[in-house]
Amino acid sequence: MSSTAQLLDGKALANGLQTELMQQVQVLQVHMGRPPGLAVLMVGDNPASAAYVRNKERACANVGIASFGQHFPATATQAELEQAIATLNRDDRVDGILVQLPLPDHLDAVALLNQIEPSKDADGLHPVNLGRLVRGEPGLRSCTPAGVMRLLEAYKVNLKGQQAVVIGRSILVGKPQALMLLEADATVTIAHSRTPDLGAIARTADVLVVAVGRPALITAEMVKPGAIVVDVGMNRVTDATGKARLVGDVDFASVQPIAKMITPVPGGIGPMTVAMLLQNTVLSYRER
Ligand SMILES: Nc1nc2c(c(=O)[nH]1)N[C@@H](CN(C=O)c1ccc(C(=O)N[C@@H](CCC(=O)O)C(=O)O)cc1)CN2
Repeated sequence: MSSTAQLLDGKALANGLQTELMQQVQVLQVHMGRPPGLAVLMVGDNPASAAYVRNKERACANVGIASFGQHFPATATQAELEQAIATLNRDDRVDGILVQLPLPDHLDAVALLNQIEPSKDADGLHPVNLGRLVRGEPGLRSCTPAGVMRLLEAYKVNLKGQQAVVIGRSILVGKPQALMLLEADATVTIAHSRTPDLGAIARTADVLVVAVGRPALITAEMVKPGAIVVDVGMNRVTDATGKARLVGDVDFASVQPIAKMITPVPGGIGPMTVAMLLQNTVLSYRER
């Protein structure tokens, strides 16, 4: 008998979360006298980043969050961006600030992230918020890994005692993801591009989270039958017919028949990232 994995529908869940946030914002702003505010700083004209920023601004508008976006030319200096962040840190209309990544090479992204006031750190990437995650304390959580956790929770995936493997070690996803899975009582292994025999490690996973940025990195023989597979990758490829399309890091066609659950790309973790960003902004707004 052949079976196929259940799809973890991030798009549907994210839409529902946006509706809930919109209702909360409608009530809260009566008391607060202003809507929540989010400032997205974008540098340069990377088309994918520009699309993600537009997507975030559209989502803010849907929920009733005011956008204070700023778009800088690719030649912007570190000092100009530091000045913009300092101004936003002081602006009482702004509850969340984020710097869209990646930045042009001449800019020091870490220094900019460090400068964001931790209570306005909508991306959860400031050392104070990452430190709170390490210590298991409440704080603003990084959006993509928080989105993964929220999606698994919605599908009632019990992580307690499960073997989780995270492939990828970025500050944006891999490292906070591993900590969040640990917080949920999973036994966590982190692997990455330099890990010998990635397949052998991936095959130990009951829950496999892949965040590397390489199309079809994970194929069926690297996945334990019955595993839950979360694909965080987002790669634009051109198919045999010359058409551009978005794919993850998992070879969906070969893995779906053997997994228990799997996220699609698009429609999986991407929309959850945006939903968590909105949630963080509303959380900062409540707390400020
Ligand atoms: N400061 C940040 N920079 C970046 C982050 C981040 O969380 N913070 N993550 C990514 C990009 N990103 C958000 O910024 C992001 C990427 C993709 C999606 C999304 O919804 N994708 C859709 C498909 C969209 C399409 O067709 O192109 C999907 O997966 O269904 C949301 C957010 C890097 N930079």
